[in-house]
Amino acid sequence: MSDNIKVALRLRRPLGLESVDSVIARVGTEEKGNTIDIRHSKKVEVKSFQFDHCSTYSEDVGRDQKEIYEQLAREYLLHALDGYNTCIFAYGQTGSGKSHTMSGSAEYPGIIPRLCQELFAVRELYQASDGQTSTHFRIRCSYVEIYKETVQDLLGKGKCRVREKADRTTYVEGLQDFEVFTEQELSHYFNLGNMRRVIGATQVNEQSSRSHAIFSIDIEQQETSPLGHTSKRKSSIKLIDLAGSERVQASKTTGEHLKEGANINRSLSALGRVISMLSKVKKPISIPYRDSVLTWVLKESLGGNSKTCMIACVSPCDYEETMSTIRYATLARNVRNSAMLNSHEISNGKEQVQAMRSQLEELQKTLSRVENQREVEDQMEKIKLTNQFLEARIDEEQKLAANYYHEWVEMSAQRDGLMQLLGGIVRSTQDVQYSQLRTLLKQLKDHSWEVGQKIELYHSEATECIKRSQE
Ligand SMILES: Nc1ncnc2c1ncn2[C@@H]1O[C@H](COP(=O)(O)OP(=O)(O)OP(=O)(O)O)[C@@H](O)[C@H]1O
Repeated sequence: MSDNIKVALRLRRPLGLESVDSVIARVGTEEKGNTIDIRHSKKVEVKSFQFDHCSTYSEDVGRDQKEIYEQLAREYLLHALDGYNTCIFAYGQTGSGKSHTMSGSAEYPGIIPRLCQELFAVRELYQASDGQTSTHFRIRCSYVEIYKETVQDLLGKGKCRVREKADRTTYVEGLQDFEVFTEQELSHYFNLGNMRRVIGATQVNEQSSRSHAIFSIDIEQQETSPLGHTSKRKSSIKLIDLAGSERVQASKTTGEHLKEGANINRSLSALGRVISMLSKVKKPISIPYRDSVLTWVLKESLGGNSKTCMIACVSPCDYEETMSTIRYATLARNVRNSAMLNSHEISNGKEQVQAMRSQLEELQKTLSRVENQREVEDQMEKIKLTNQFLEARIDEEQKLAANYYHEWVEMSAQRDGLMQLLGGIVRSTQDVQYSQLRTLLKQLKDHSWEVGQKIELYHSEATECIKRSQE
């Protein structure tokens, strides 16, 4: 898909010594669309410029930061999730608000931390929203700075070189990238790189970035449908905070700082030339990407396979610098890119369908085998039942025979019992008579004993009487 680089303009609020009276720029009202009006302090004339998006400042810094992400940057995260390479770069003079726009602060986070946060929020959403299709994400990040025409790996080991692939795209050789699984991990690498960036003080910015910083997030999404169809999307998001241009005369710099500034300006001029050539209706055959490391690294983002957005940051009180940035930004609006959907690894599902078909055939064969086996099993079941029936019959016969035997044993026992009873009856009759006799005998015996006693008593009384009579 061929479309132009989107150019947005962001007007910074007046800071420090900048007074409201010296403000030369004003972003147009909503009715006037996305325009910025520039007025020279010594001239009455007002120049008006239009961009794809213009944003100004309000009293609420937090809301301004949120709006620039939502109205401008979010779109590039969504394009990346669709499978397009995207790039957002902040351009402008030193102190114009590039780092504020891209990184921001802990209190007022900029585009990069917001994008990192939303990337993981969207990942959660993609993974949870659809029970049918599963999406597996692989997210990697890397961070480089270009300082004095040298690429430094901010997360790895020092200097790297830029190389060209066979397909004429460029890459940073030996660059270390890291897989991240959470927003915190991604933020950690971003913050780590920021701490290692070259920072210095300029006339207008105490915390000036003295290098161009490129934070890259590579996203790989693998979707699997319920039928096993898989598709892959790859994309890369480049988030760039360029070093600020500086007018040597105005900044009154010397020594190392002067060299730094000269390098920054040289690479920004090379960027300007590339943008200028790409913006021509009849593009020259050769674009001077190799003129600086910055343009060489950004080859794909400028006029190549990427959806790119340039945020031109302008200071509200510096006419010359603001006009220079606006000229740059106006040219960039004409640069056409040809972003392509990076889904070349999408498989059309043919292999899966073939595999499923042969799986189905296998299953059908197994099923018919099982059915044959089931017939045999049915027969076996019947035989088993007959066997069980016969076994039950044998059991019954055996129990019957055993019952007859018990009955016979019982009857025999009854017969013996009767015989004994008969014998017993005879014996018991005898016993009764015997005991009666014994009772009679005992009575007789007792009686005779009483009689004997009485006789003895009579005898002793008689003896006593005789004795007494004799005395
Ligand atoms: N829109 C804004 N609202 C409030 N403060 C801002 C805004 N833009 C920039 N600032 C403040 O202005 C100062 C300079 O901004 P910043 O560091 O972002 O500039 P820069 O363009 O990155 O500069 P350099 O190129 O020198 O690194 C910072 O203190 C920043 O917080």
